[in-house]
Amino acid sequence: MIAIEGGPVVTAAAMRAAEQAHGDLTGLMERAGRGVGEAVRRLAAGAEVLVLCGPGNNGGDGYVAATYLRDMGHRVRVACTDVPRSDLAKAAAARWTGPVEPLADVRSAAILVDAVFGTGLSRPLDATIADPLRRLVEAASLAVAVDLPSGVATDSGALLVEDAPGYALTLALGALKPAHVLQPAMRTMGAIRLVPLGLSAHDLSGAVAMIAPPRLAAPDPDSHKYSRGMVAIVVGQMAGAARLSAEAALRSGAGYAALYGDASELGPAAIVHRPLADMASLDDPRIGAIVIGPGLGRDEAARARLATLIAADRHPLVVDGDALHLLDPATLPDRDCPVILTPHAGEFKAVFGEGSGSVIDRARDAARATGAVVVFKGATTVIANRHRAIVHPGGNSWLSTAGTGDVLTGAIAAMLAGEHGTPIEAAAAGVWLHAEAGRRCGTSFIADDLATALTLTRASL
Ligand SMILES: NC(=O)C1=CN([C@@H]2O[C@H](COP(=O)(O)OP(=O)(O)OC[C@H]3O[C@@H](n4cnc5c(N)ncnc54)[C@H](O)[C@@H]3O)[C@@H](O)[C@H]2O)[C@@H](O)CC1
Ligand SMILES: [K+]
Repeated sequence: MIAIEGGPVVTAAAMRAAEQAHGDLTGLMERAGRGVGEAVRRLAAGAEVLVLCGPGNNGGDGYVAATYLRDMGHRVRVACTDVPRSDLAKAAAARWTGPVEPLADVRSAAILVDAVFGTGLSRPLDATIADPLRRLVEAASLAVAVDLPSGVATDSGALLVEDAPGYALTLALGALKPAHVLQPAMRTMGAIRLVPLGLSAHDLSGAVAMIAPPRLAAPDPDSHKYSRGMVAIVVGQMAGAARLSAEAALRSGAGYAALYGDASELGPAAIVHRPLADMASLDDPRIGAIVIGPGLGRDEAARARLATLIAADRHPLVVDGDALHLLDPATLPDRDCPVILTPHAGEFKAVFGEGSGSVIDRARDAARATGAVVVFKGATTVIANRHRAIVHPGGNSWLSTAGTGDVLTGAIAAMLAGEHGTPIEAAAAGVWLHAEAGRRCGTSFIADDLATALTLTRASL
């Protein structure tokens, strides 16, 4: 059984390879179609089902599901966009002995099952398919997509159809694909459930996985403030941003957070204020992670500070915000101490250019080029190192408010300084804490609330 949390996210090609390694393709289609049939039967509660079948194996799954529903005594009709073209689909269609209606003028049904295209969709949908499909999905009271809504690109999550209709449920077959975790595809899918196919975890274990809640140990009985992790934050032009990072670090579990530079004494008294005469002030071996970027500014002094920290290579670094605009990525690959970069889309572009592929591909390319852990923030956040990536889809959209990125930086720095796993695990733990705090805050909260919520979020683990 493959769990969604922590489970693999598998490209179309890797999925095909796993299916080939399994060997029994007919058995896989049987399981897929039956799994869809069982789920639909439970939800349909006796209402009529219309299954739309395409020419490939996604359509094959549809014929198997329709046959199962009919055998269970359910009212079910089948329509097709094309004749079955793959051998598996032909065999599955041959077992469906009822009529097959042409798509163009088929009557809608309360329950619509879309088995037109899955991972084999290779080009934008023609209007002769897209228009009736949209009409039938919108007319249904419950629309279920088999593997993927027909019209989403499996590996990029792009939409290959205009005005893509919304489904209530998407049944991912065997494993999640990138489109299940990427926008804009994800917003058309409704709830996403996994239908296990019995593919081996080994064959599916690719390099990309869904995020899972971190396992964070409580402090040892003999721990002290430095052993829990000391986070140092370089203060620049906007001290409020640095203060948010410091508070978030403490509330995520760091034992000590110090602001280095000219910050007003406002904010929690637990935050320590230190002068930053020169960068030698940061030569403290007790520091577990240094944050540079939130509110830093982009002047030459800021640029010099960043360059000095990178060249010194004495502490793990979290580089965010303005510092990303000042960063020369060519200075990163030879460092010994870990570096975590936390760009949003604009900052990512400033450091790495446009890149190509999905946000997963772009984050992984950036991590490979720099050796850093790259936390590419967005509707889906991707955390990547040279070898693998972890995705966090669907954070609370109310997180789109000023200062929440500074909070994330602090949470990640706390995990890094507290040595909660490898750097990519620490970064993922920070992303998870931040998103969960956002979920708990509900609506129209401010970044200060988010930082505060980290205490109870950490307590929930
Ligand atoms: N291969 C296997 O062993 C299994 C595959 N499974 C199913 O198979 C699906 C993948 O099957 P396929 O690789 O056959 O791919 P699809 O069934 O997704 O589609 C491929 C077919 O659609 C055509 N096509 C692609 N884009 C089109 C467009 N825009 N307009 C018109 N025609 C278009 C192709 O020429 C091909 O005939 C998965 O999503 C899943 O549903 C499951 O049955 C599990 C087992
Ligand atoms: K489909």
